[in-house]
Amino acid sequence: MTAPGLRPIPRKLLELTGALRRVNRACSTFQTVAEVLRLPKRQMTKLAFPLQELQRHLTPDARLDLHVKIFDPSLEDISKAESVFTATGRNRIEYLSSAVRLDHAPDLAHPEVCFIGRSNVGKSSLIKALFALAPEVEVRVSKKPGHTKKMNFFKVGKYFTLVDMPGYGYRAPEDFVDMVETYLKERRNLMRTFLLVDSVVGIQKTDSIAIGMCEEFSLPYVMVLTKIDKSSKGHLLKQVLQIQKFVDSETQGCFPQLFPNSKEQESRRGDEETYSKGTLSRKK
Ligand SMILES: Nc1nc2c(ncn2[C@@H]2O[C@H](COP(=O)(O)OP(=O)(O)OP(=O)(O)O)[C@@H](O)[C@H]2O)c(=O)[nH]1
Ligand SMILES: [Mg+2]
Repeated sequence: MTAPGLRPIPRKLLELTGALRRVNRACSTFQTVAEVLRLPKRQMTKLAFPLQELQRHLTPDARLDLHVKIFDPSLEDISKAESVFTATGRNRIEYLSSAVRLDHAPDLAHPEVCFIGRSNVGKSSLIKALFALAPEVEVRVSKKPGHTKKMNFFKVGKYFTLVDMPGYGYRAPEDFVDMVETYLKERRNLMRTFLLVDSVVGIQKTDSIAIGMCEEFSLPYVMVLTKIDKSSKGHLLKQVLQIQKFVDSETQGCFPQLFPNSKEQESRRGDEETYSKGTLSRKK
């Protein structure tokens, strides 16, 4: 596989990074692509392509057996994606509304994407990171599981709507099933579901129920591995292989590539979190 850091950086990209540098990020601690590109190559690769480092630990045979597909966007693609999430006068990124029932959800023609996962897995944190260049948008995160109680809708320019969901499992809202299962089953403009799995504990029973739901409703979905800063390399590798194997053999609608994610580079401080065995109840 080509090491992305070795590719010459196209002129357009350099112009874009110059423009990005001027973006006002007063409230943000996140790094822009422009800043990441200025880092030493090894650090840059680690941040932009976190699984690439792990790939070296896979023997060629194991790679063939498990069909491990590393997510490997070009730097130009990453920059384009960043511009989608950069708020400007022409690209408005804003909170729209919250709903506890599907019939209270905004009636929009735009394609929609939603983020689901166990309570505390890092859904709101990931969305907050995506909106780092839209400082007007407030996304609330908390170390207490069950913080997000409603479906929160955000407009991302003219492109799509993004929905932050309450978590399933421990301290899930009482009306979770009516709210989220109905949404997943009936939301017509739902184009992609991002299912977040905690890299520390891997796929749990409640995740399996959610995966079953995505399969049953024939949703195209993507698995995101969160909190990778909290796992050792060895542990992360084990989780990646296990999940990749599961996706290959047990799922139809899941995209083959796994998206590793960490909300922060500086976090090694390790929030005190407990992982619950709460179950996701399902409507019969
Ligand atoms: N170390 C680390 N902590 C994270 C990461 N992502 C989220 N967290 C922490 O995990 C906790 C829960 O994060 P949230 O984003 O609120 O989780 P959620 O999935 O939205 O939770 P609910 O709204 O309760 O369903 C917070 O303390 C975050 O700071 C990560 O990548 N690394
Ligand atoms: Mg949340």
